[in-house]
Amino acid sequence: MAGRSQDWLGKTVVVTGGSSGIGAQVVRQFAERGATVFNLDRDLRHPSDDLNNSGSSIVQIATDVSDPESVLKALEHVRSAAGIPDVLVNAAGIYPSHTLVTMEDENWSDVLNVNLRGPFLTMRWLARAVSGDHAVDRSNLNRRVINISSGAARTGRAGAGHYCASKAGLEMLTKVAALEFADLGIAVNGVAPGLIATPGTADLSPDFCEILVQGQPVHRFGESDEVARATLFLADPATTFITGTVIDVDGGFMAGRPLPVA
Ligand SMILES: NC(=O)c1ccc[n+]([C@@H]2O[C@H](COP(=O)([O-])OP(=O)(O)OC[C@H]3O[C@@H](n4cnc5c(N)ncnc54)[C@H](O)[C@@H]3O)[C@@H](O)[C@H]2O)c1
Repeated sequence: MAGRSQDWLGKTVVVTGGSSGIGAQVVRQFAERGATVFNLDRDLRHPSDDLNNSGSSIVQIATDVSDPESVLKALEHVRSAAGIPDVLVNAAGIYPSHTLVTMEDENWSDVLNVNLRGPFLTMRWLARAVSGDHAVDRSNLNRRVINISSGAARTGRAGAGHYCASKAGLEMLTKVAALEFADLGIAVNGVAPGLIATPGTADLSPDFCEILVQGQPVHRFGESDEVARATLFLADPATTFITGTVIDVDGGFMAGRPLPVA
């Protein structure tokens, strides 16, 4: 895109779930800034068909993040094509609406496998790759992992039980990984969106969405690019002392429920 800086030229970024919604915006924003971006998604719609930037490239790899073999194959492909990635963004996620009573065992497993096991598999691969490469500079937080969490990690009123549990687990995994990976020069942080307009939320019930929108100080849906901007902030080479934290991008939802005007 004209006018964008090419700060990410020569850098390699992996985004899971980059074909749609928030992940697609993350792909787009890195690509516009010159990065080589690998989209690991089980559905390979092109995230940025209209992106016409000669300095950037987007590579698509069909991947099921819940499948260890699929993740390993995709990330080894990335390594052989472009080296160990500088940035890993875990955006792939599913959020079916079951209650604890209606959900079946496989619903629970599906959500936990995609939303929690997926980030574990990609983060473990990255840490092992860096550990095994003695040429890698580990003196600073040169590499970044950003996990796309959700306000549902910290409140039960923003999603189904399996979804809330998966995102709570992801935020804890983010903290543990931050502790373990600091010596590898990898910062691990999260971004927790509120209600964002994406293809993924298009099917949510309008009543549920209305309750959420009215329950936040900024009474509107957020946009994917607003979440992507926070993600790029956490990936920015200038943020050299931030790890183990989660930024809420939610119009104030987690700040509390606004009181009705008297
Ligand atoms: N949209 C919101 O309101 C919202 C709010 C909070 C958190 N989030 C989180 O943001 C992330 C993106 O959500 P979105 O609304 O953009 O969703 P979306 O449905 O628009 O996009 C999700 C992408 O993940 C991919 N995906 C799903 N399962 C996969 C798998 N097993 N392997 C590989 N790819 C897979 C899908 O193909 C899709 O391209 C999710 O982790 C979601 O939990 C979204």
